Amino acid sequence: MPVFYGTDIASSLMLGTAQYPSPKVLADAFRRSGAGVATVSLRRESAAGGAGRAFGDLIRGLGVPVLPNTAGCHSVRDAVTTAHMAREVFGTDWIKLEVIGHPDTLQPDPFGLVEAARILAADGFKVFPYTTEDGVLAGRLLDAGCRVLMPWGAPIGTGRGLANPYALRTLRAQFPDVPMVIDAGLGLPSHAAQAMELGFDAVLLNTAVAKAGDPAAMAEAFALAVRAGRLAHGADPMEPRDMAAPSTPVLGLAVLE
Ligand SMILES: CC(=O)[C@@H](O)[C@H](O)COP(=O)(O)O
Repeated sequence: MPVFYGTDIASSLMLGTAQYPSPKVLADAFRRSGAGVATVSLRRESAAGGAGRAFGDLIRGLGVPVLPNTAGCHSVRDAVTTAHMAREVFGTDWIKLEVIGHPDTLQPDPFGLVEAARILAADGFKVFPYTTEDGVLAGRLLDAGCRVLMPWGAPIGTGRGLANPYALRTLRAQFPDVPMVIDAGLGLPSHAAQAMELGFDAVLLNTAVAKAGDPAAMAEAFALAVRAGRLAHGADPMEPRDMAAPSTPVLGLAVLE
């Protein structure tokens, strides 16, 4: 199971907490899937009035580590301020760092991300950066003090699965000892299984579960897929090949006359 900043995590499935039809459905999805981490947007938690407080209580009551995030932040300053507020509200120095670079693609801003990561790591935060599959950027984030990386599968909310498996495989091979979570863009359990088969440590998703017709059933389906992918990776899968190869032995065949 994954270990993030020295903390053992019970499951490789990490779930977001936004967009569910009701708080009960959210709690059911977590219970049924056994998800190991809950990520929560500080902006939602700090919503005015009792609703924000009740939501915070619900999240803390899930019984899993909380990973506050800076979703919706488009600048270094915004992300750093939000991280500081999250540390106070949730009493954790974990922060999923999002610095969004484009309003349509929700692509991470690589320059702002490294700058914010450096500031936050120097200030004692344990930073989980939402990044692309770029290996040079990954190196810069590690230099900045990140000890976990969260490369995207595809843009947030698209449900497209792994858009660039080749680059993700390369990134995994480049930093074999760094815990890595595929974050965002997963739409189906098979996408999560593929990520785990590639050797990633965990997946983080929100929309695919929250927007499913039956979120709790979909969360369980993702949990099963994550387990299958992890098992398959550990079982040393065969290499694909171009030429056909008979799977039935040709020696010792019975001769029928
Ligand atoms: C909840 C959260 O942190 C999102 O920003 C995350 O990246 C999930 O993305 P999907 O909704 O595409 O699963």
